[in-house]
Amino acid sequence: MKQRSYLAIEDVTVEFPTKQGPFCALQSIDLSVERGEFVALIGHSGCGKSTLLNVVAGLVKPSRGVLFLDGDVISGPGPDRAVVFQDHSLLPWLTVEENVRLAVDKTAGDKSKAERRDWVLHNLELVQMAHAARKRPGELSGGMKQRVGIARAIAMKPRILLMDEPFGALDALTRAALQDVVMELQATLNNTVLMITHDVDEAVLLADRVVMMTNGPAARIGEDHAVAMARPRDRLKALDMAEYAAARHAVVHFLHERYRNPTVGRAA
Ligand SMILES: Nc1ncnc2c1ncn2[C@@H]1O[C@H](COP(=O)(O)OP(=O)(O)OP(=O)(O)O)[C@@H](O)[C@H]1O
Repeated sequence: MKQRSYLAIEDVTVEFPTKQGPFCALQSIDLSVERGEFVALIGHSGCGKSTLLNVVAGLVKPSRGVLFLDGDVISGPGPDRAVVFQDHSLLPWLTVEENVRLAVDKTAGDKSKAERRDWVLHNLELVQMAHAARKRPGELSGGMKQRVGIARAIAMKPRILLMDEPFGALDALTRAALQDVVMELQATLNNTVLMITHDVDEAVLLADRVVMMTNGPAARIGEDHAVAMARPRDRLKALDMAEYAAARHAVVHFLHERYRNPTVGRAA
């Protein structure tokens, strides 16, 4: 019998009820992610990336199909699937430390108060934010808030880390710094990650595989490209690597030739 993958998305279809009748967002999606694999999901706006991520998060129920995580059926949200959103969603009245602590309290089991505090600070150190533990979100830059959002997610020791355009609102340089943080975390923790991005370079630099979605409605997985670049990766060295160019070419070709942006050329 075939061994099921760590994350197995099997024949998932999502239809949303609308006034005009059911709207099919995703059609028969099959996707497997192995433990420790980093998968980037890319596709034009509105194709269904967030819907797919939300199905894995348990926030959207599939109309058809089933999902397994480490052998367990996904039937609703749970702390084993931490989500990092584009909007950091930190509670503004709590300090950085308290924000992360809130997530740790949900998952820490029988850890003592001191152990929880150490764990929170350890995770803030991993994203280089321990120095700001006492600050409130209002005192932080956008990039710093996203770092805290990532610390909060990994502090839960999720079975899978789900990231929905985590750096979409950041300027290019901050974004690059955050990508480096994610690569460092991956080298240490080897998380299983499913990340949505619109950025081809980000997808290729960070991911083991870039999964490309067709335009909706009834979006499907169009192509699945393995990025054959060794780790650790360096953004400057990557630019000269044939594997980087090949992966980039495959994704750009898919997005701009095979599945052009459906909104381009449409009357306003
Ligand atoms: N609750 C809902 N009810 C009806 N339609 C929905 C609902 N949620 C999403 N959709 C539709 O499903 C399609 C996919 O939406 P989704 O947000 O998953 O796309 P996306 O690829 O993440 O877009 P973007 O890149 O712009 O964030 C869109 O056409 C959207 O309008």
